[in-house]
Amino acid sequence: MWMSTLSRFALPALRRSTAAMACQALRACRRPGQAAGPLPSCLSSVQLRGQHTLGSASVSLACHSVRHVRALDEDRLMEVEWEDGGHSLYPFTWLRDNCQCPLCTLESAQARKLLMSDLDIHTGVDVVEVTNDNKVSIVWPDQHTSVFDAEWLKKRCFSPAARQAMQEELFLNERYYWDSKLRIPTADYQEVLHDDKAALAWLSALRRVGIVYLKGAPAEQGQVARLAERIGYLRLTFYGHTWQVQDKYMANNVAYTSGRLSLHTDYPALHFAPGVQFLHCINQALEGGESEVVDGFHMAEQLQREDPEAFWTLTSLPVDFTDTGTDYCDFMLQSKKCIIDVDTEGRVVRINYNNATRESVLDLPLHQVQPFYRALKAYVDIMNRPENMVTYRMEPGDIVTFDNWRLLHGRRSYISRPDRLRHLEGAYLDWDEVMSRLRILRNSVHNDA
Ligand SMILES: C[N+](C)(C)CCCC(=O)O
Ligand SMILES: O=C(O)CCC(=O)C(=O)O
Ligand SMILES: [Fe+2]
Ligand SMILES: [Zn+2]
Repeated sequence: MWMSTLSRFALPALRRSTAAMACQALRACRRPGQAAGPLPSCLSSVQLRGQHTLGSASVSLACHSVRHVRALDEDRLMEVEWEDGGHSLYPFTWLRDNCQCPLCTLESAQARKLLMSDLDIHTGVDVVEVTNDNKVSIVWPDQHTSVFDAEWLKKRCFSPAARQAMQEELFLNERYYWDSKLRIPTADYQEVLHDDKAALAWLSALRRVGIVYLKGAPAEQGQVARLAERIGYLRLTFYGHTWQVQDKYMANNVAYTSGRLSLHTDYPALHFAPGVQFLHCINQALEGGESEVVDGFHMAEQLQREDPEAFWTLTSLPVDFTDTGTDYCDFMLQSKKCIIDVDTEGRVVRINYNNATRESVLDLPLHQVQPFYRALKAYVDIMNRPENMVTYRMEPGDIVTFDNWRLLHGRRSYISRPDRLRHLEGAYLDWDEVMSRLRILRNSVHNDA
């Protein structure tokens, strides 16, 4: 059995929601000086692997009251002492920049009105104090006054732990790395469409695991578009708003044949490749057509461990990709990217690899050509190990949703018969839109709870 319910992977979101609920309850009934209780042990962190692991730092049950504030004029910092004994430091410049008053902030847009040209980055303060309703008030030298909410300040504390917790809350970068033992998280298509909790569990698992299977869609076109509407809007490309994966005459892409597709990410020929992909099975072949997936981030981690030189090569040598043809309209794409993209801290953030669209123009000095092939082969060999790959067979009504920046996917060849046409409908989305819906669902589901 290769499927699994979503709940296993939704734990951290659950933990966060419980913390939010507990905080609300505390706010309602807590008397000054009363401490917040510990996290229930049943909500302890699930085992996660990978470099983005942050443990449970993002959750704190305490509601934060200010005990004392003072200005450290020498360092131009405001120090907040919290009721629980902790301390936070805030630069004067940052506080002035983020004044929440209606002169400095357009409340209806929650956007800054204050202009950079009007910000004195060397400002001092006249008075800092705690107000009766537990806010922090600052009077600036020009007598402008800013009032900051305690909870708002606490979330924006500059300590490494608080910053990390805030970044995790905003971007959910904690990943669960997997291999062939993965049971793909699975949800019901109709539930995801109609129930916010189910949609939240779907998108949380999509972010964390990189792949979620949906079952129970009608076996007719239009479902990936409906699913995209659940989030926001889909990503138009040269292959159309949605696209039909079928064995086509004079195919403009290798995907549109009955041949084998080796493990790839879609569309490296675009400099900004689609972040998320949906594939809906409308008709499956009688024979063949099975799907294969691997966790590209996990594979990159293995490559880095086993063959650091190959990892270095794939993260530093840009490769050309190309795609030419006609579909939605005529196109002639060229791109350059590293097969493995890392961020400034060296963490793997994107895989760009489709062997079909890798350019024959190889813009490398002669002496780097063979090392490049050796490195690529090493990465592909790791991906193709049976212990790393998950294989499944889509049936009509199944939709697979996956992280196209992280997973590599492939398809076994199939027997094409005119009376039994294999047909998948696909669509792309971008992570910004998916993350936007995920944050909104998290807020609404947790506020209802
Ligand atoms: C499936 N299709 C044709 C939209 C894209 C295939 C991926 C690629 O060419 O990189
Ligand atoms: O046919 C399949 O199962 C997958 C197709 C695919 O990977 C693609 O269209 O890019
Ligand atoms: Fe693909
Ligand atoms: Zn102001």
